[in-house]
Amino acid sequence: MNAAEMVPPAVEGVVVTGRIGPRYTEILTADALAFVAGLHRRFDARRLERLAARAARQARFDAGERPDFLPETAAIRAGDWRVAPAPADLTDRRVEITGPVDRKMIVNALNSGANVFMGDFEDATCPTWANLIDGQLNLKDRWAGAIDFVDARNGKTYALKANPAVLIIRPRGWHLPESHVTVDGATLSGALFDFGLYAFHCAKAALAAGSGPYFYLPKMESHLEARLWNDVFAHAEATLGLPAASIRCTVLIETLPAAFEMDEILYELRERITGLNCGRWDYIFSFIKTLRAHRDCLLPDRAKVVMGKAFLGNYAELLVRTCHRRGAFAMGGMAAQIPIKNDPERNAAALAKVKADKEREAREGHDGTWVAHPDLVGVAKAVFDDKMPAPNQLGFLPADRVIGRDDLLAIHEGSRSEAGLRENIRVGVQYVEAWLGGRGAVPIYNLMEDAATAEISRTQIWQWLHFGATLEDGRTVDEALFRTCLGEEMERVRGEIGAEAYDAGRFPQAIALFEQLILSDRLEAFLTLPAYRLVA
Ligand SMILES: CC(=O)SCCNC(=O)CCNC(=O)[C@H](O)C(C)(C)COP(=O)(O)OP(=O)(O)OC[C@H]1O[C@@H](n2cnc3c(N)ncnc32)[C@H](O)[C@@H]1OP(=O)(O)O
Ligand SMILES: O=CC(=O)O
Ligand SMILES: [Mg+2]
Repeated sequence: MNAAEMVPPAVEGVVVTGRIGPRYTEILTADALAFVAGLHRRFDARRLERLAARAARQARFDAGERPDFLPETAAIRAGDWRVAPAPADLTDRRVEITGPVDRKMIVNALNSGANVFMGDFEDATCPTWANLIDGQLNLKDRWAGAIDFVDARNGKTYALKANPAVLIIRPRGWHLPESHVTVDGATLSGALFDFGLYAFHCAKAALAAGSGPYFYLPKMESHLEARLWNDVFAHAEATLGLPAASIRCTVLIETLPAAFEMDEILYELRERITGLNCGRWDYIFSFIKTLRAHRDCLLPDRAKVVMGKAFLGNYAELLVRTCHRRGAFAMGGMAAQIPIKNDPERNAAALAKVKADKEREAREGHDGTWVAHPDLVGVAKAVFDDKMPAPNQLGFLPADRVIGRDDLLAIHEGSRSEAGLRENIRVGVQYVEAWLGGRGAVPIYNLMEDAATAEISRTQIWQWLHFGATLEDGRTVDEALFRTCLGEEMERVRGEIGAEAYDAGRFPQAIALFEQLILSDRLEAFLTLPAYRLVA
């Protein structure tokens, strides 16, 4: 790389502070930065307004109010309208694999036999500058037909096969900043950065290849946030010279407030949306967070908060009915189990759990599902092939049971155990440690852990401690118990992963952050916000 290539181009008002690595200026071109700056200038004030609205609504929940359907949008819920039909390559989405946007993952996922690959800048990615820009380069290379490579570490060749999975990109949520770029002195939004660069570099190539610029939209809390995305998409289409409504999206319903606005979210995005997805892990996290001031909403052990029951079962049923009534896909979510190497018996048990989860989803009327690993594609596909002979089950409407506010707030039954507390500590700290090291998706105790699952561990301990929850052995969760367990569990982790790996990691920093998040009087909105300050 020559000296000129090490410097991002000058664009008025734009300052890039991230290190410029090899090929980064292929992504950070003057025109791309100007486009992203234009998104910021036009939309960032509205984004900040929406974040302030989240905080204001949360203050009302903290004062005792409970989430409910909005009276002012009753006509939209009652009205007779449908979303635009899905593009041809998204009419059969029975298996979607997800994963971070590193080069190997992308090739493996596109070749996995899944219908769709969701390339993730969100839950599965720690947004270090290098992860983001390398990810954008990999995606650009995918559409340029230049993603094949040889892994220098082991000489293994990675090459895209025929009929790869359809690519959908998940940008970060509205709340995360991109601290390496400022526009007119203000920090850029992570969502606009991820979306803007992918749309700028890849939208036309994706359309030319017979697909399109497709997005999964995470962590929204209201239909007004969906309206903002819709306006961003319309502006991007006009500015980049794309056909109107050629940007298509799927929205994750993974916050409790959004579950009360599913119709409204579909309506706001009706020209572009193809479906909603049950993002179960963030949904559990959001349930705890939204109802953090409500003592009667204490949850049992994380392992007992399962799909098909209580608030999770009711929300999935409402999502299927809402989607199918509007001609939108109702996508299932991710089972946490991943293949277990070198232990056929435990591996078979893990795969059986994934299969049971997919059977439940197919039975409930979902049009497809998510898997975390290529070896799970066949498991999920076999279930949906068996139970869903047509490309989707848009024609299926669940029994006409009214699902009201109390159903969406129904608490899972079960006890709270010290083992559950200790497991949350071990998983939470190990995840934060991995994240600080730049990894957003990690296998921990043979389960897939990412930002959403780790948030459950974090907020659950905070909730139990905050309310002085009683464990099944009669003990109360308090600071002393938490500290004792934290110390002992970190010793256990040290033993499990070995002193050398432990000492080479960032455990002191991870423990300090985790402890601070748990012991804080105020529940931090996202653990990735303070954690980002440690990696940025
Ligand atoms: C709550 C939510 O938001 S869910 C969505 C976000 N989360 C995710 O996307 C998690 C996706 N899954 C993963 O990242 C990974 O499967 C992990 C981290 C859980 C486990 O990864 P690993 O430890 O590397 O798994 P493992 O060693 O079994 O991998 C075997 C091979 O499969 C590949 N692989 C594993 N998962 C994936 C994936 N999701 N996509 C593509 N390839 C994958 C590995 O790269 C490896 O390839 P190789 O043989 O060419 O070296
Ligand atoms: O993004 C998915 C989730 O479950 O969270
Ligand atoms: Mg999520």
